[in-house]
Amino acid sequence: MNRQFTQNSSQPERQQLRRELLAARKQLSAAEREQAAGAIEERVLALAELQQPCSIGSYYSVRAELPTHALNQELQHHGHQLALPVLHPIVHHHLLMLHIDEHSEWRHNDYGIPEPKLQCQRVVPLQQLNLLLVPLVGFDAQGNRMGMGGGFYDRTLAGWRAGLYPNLQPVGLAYDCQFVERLPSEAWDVPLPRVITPTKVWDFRG
Ligand SMILES: Nc1nc2c(c(=O)[nH]1)N(C=O)[C@@H](CNc1ccc(C(=O)N[C@@H](CCC(=O)O)C(=O)O)cc1)CN2
Ligand SMILES: Nc1ncnc2c1ncn2[C@@H]1O[C@H](COP(=O)(O)OP(=O)(O)OP(=O)(O)O)[C@@H](O)[C@H]1O
Repeated sequence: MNRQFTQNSSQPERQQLRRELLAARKQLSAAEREQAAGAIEERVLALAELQQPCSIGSYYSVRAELPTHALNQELQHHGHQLALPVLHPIVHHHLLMLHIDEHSEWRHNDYGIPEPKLQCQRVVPLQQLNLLLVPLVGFDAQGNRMGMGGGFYDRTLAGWRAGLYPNLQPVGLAYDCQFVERLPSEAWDVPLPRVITPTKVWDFRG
C-alpha cells in the first residue's frame, strides 16, 4: 500500500484507512503470523536495551494482532519484569501497566482482551518502565502510528513526549503489511521513535 494522505484528514477517511489496514492484517495466514512473531521476537531480544534486566510494558495480543505470547514468555525467561495494559477503571481511555507473573489472575476487559485483575500494588508507574511495546494498526515513514481508535496509547505517549518518562523507550511492533507511506496525522498523534517488523527495525530518531 502506498498512498498519500493530507494532514488533518477527516475522521471518516481515518476510519476507512483503519478498516483497510485491519483487513490487510486479517488476511495473513496462521503460518505467516507465526513466522512474523518469531522474526520480531529475535529482533526485540537483540535490542541493546535488553542486554541487561529491564522492566518492559508489552501487550496481550488478540485476534489478528502481531502475536506476543511467546515473546512475553521469552522476555520473562530472560529475567525481565513484564507488565501488561489494564484499562483504567476511573480515568476514561487511559491505561495502567500491571506487573504480571505466574500468580496473576485474569479477566476480560470491555474489548474482550485478557488483562490482569487490577491490584494496586502491581501497578508499574510508567517512570519505572524501560521499554514499551506498542500495538498498532498502521505506521508510516515518519513513525506516525494509527491504533484501534481509543486514543489509549496516544495518551500514554503524550506523557512520554512531554518528558515525564525519561527512561522509557516506546517501540511499535507490526507486520510489514501495516506500513503505509503516509498516515493522516492529528495534533495528538505522537510519532514512535522505533517500529520493529519481521524484516526491519525502523529507527525514526534521526
Ligand atoms: N492487545 C491489545 N491490547 C490493548 C490495546 C490494543 O490495541 N491491543 N489497546 C490499544 O489502544 C488498548 C485497548 N484499546 C482498544 C480499543 C478499541 C478496540 C476495539 O476492538 N474497538 C472496536 C473495533 C474496532 C474496529 O474493528 O474497527 C470495538 O470495540 O469493537 C480494542 C482495544 C489496551 N490494550
Ligand atoms: N493526549 C490526548 N489527550 C486527549 N485526548 C486524546 C489524546 N490523544 C488522543 N486523544 C483522543 O483519542 C481519540 C482517538 O484517537 P486516535 O483515533 O488517534 O486513536 P488511536 O491512536 O488509533 O488509538 P490507540 O492510541 O488507542 O491505539 C481522538 O478522538 C482524540 O481526540
